[in-house]
Amino acid sequence: MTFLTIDAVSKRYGATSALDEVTLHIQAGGRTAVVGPSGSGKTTLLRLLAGFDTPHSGRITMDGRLLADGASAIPAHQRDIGVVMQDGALFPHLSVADNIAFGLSGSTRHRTALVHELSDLVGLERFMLERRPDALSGGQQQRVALARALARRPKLMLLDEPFSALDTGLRANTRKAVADLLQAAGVTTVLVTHDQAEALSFADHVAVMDSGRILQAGPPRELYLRPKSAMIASFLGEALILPATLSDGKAHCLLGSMATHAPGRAGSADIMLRPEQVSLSFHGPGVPCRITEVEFGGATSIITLVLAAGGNSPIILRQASDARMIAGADAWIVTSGCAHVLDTVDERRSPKQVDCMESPD
Ligand SMILES: Nc1ncnc2c1ncn2[C@@H]1O[C@H](COP(=O)(O)OP(=O)(O)OP(=O)(O)O)[C@@H](O)[C@H]1O
Repeated sequence: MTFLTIDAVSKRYGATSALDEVTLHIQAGGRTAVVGPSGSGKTTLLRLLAGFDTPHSGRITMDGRLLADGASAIPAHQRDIGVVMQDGALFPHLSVADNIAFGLSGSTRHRTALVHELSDLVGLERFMLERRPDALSGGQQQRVALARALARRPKLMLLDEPFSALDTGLRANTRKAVADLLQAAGVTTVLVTHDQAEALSFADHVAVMDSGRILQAGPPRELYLRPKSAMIASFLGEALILPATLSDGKAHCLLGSMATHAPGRAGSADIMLRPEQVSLSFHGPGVPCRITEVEFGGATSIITLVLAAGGNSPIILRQASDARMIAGADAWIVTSGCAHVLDTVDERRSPKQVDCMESPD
């Protein structure tokens, strides 16, 4: 069931079109991640949902209630929406307990009981409740911000890069704890993040934005395996993108012929392989090549290869490190699975693709 409908919403700041006819349907109880490069409009979308700003045109409806119809909008405090921003935005002069209970009505006993329930829920130790926010770690502050937002029993939770201040280990733990918590509470959630791995693991629905538009939205696995364009492919992870000729349900490219899921297509197209579909063998069979460069990176290394057949650009792959990976060694490229045929030939190459791509020169 659709809980939140964003319908052709546009927002301009002067000459900048921050959102351009954005349409998105969010399911009740679902977790949606909005990803995209810096300046693509993610925070603007969240701000319009929260009611911190109004659209120039378009409608936002939540649970059958019209929140915004162009510039006519319900104020933020009447929306039943919880917001956790990047920095947590806690009140520095209040204790953790008072931060969580801020603005809540009811008796002191009732408020204390609620603060205890919520601090248990987000994994904050009781002794921390009397501290000021600056005496907590970044991860603990995020948990306070989340408890404060949950205290109002929001129908919708908006998270704007809430884990970005945390280091890698704490980030993964907090993300998992928050995802479990929101699921248990049945709160529909929208997460904005730069981090594609975070989006793919946190959400059950991912929307990729660029230049104020939603380029593609769908379940994480579908977006990862079936991106429409090279930009989306490389934004959601490493990708080997190659030019190919399509015929008879196969893609013919410099790594040989591979089956595709697009049997009806013919002619020239870009195809995409994910790194898990490409491996290096030191004894064949496969496509013969020579290693020209190895950049050791611990568990994985970045390998530059030229095909023995010659005539083609080098290929750069990330592979699990192996002592046999040395410049000058002969190897064979082995591919598996189907090649994914991209809808568009995208000229733009994201820097991310450098990890696993056909070299531009
Ligand atoms: N208050 C504002 N005044 C003028 N321009 C703005 C304002 N807020 C956002 N913009 C512009 O709108 C566009 C979208 O900005 P937004 O903050 O939504 O992007 P974002 O995807 O959240 O970026 P980031 O990932 O860097 O936070 C950008 O070009 C930005 O410069």
